[in-house]
Amino acid sequence: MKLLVTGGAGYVGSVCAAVLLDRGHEVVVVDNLSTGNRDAVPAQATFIEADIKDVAASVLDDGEFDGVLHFAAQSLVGESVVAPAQYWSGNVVTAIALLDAIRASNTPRLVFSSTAATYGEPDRTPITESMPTAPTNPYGATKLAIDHAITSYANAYGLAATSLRYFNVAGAYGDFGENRVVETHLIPLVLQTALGQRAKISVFGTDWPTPDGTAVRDYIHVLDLAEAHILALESAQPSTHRIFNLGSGTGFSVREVIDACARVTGLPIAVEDAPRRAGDPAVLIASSERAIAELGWSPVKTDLDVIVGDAWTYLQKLGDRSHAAASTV
Ligand SMILES: NC(=O)c1ccc[n+]([C@@H]2O[C@H](COP(=O)([O-])OP(=O)(O)OC[C@H]3O[C@@H](n4cnc5c(N)ncnc54)[C@H](O)[C@@H]3O)[C@@H](O)[C@H]2O)c1
Ligand SMILES: O=c1ccn([C@@H]2O[C@H](COP(=O)(O)OP(=O)(O)O[C@H]3O[C@H](CO)[C@H](O)[C@H](O)[C@H]3O)[C@@H](O)[C@H]2O)c(=O)[nH]1
Repeated sequence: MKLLVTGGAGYVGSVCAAVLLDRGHEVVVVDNLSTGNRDAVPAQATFIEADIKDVAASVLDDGEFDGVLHFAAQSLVGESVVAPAQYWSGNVVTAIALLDAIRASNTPRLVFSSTAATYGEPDRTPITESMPTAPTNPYGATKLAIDHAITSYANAYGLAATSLRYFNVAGAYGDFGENRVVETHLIPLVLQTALGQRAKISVFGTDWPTPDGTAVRDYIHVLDLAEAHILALESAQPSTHRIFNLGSGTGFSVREVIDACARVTGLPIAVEDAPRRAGDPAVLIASSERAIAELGWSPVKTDLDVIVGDAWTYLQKLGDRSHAAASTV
């Protein structure tokens, strides 16, 4: 297939672009490098440095694409609470421009990066797709709004669409992994602390209603996630919008993640307790039963030590190319 990958200079988009190329697909990446890195784009991909909102119509019109994978977004929960305008414009206005370009060019398939944050604070876990959506932060609200728009575009205009609601993505694939200029995600931050690139890791909240008082998340390996994108593309049906949760099905607390990082690296990690981060829910654990049943998805890298181990191997290989800049969010 000929595929447009938006956000392919970012973490998940670059891994998915690399896996798609490995499977023989043709990939065009559009990325404005707002959080991504030029050198993360796989060498065999065509790269266009631009805001997807500005170029979606011309790129799709020229290309006879078989599908779009839309990863490009602003995606930091804490930042979305203090700068929501940036999220409504950057995520929703951009996605509508892309949907209109997809419609105008009759591009048949779309896979969209949705998120666990669309569910907000669930009253039980694991979270299934039929549970209520009630985001606790603007980031999740913008992603939910885009999911609604996709449903109506699929129903009215024939699009074969899939929203994949990722839980917490982690791990790496060869030369592709997490290397953000401003890093806020737990696993890379803890590993950078082990490497001595940061003085300590802050635990955001020790009074959550969880067994050890720290927040619980479901970590999914980025390679298992890439497989789900390929399955979604291959099985897409016109005029249908499918929604799938994707996680490993097990929750790990912040302290358990730090322990796994200490185990995998064999290095001491300085930890400090800190207040809760605005917009965070206490526990997010996925039920991926629908993806397993309907997509035939079968995650293999579900062990936390394997996920952390792959991230650790990648970070060590990065060496001087690592952007271990101070986190500000
Ligand atoms: N990482 C996670 O744990 C996680 C979990 C759930 C959902 N998601 C979603 O997956 C997607 C990818 O996340 P990520 O962690 O790889 O983020 P990332 O920040 O590493 O990558 C996003 C990429 O999109 C680019 N971009 C942003 N706005 C753009 C625009 N308007 N035009 C062109 N390029 C633009 C950025 O430069 C960056 O390269 C996002 O949509 C995110 O919301 C991520
Ligand atoms: O320095 C840190 C960083 C994070 N955390 C905690 O670790 C957990 C995971 O935090 P991340 O920032 O790694 O990930 P989030 O759960 O906030 O969000 C991620 O997963 C969400 C879905 O679950 C969204 O989709 C979002 O895009 C993606 O960043 C949270 O409880 C957070 O408070 C800390 O304690 N210290």
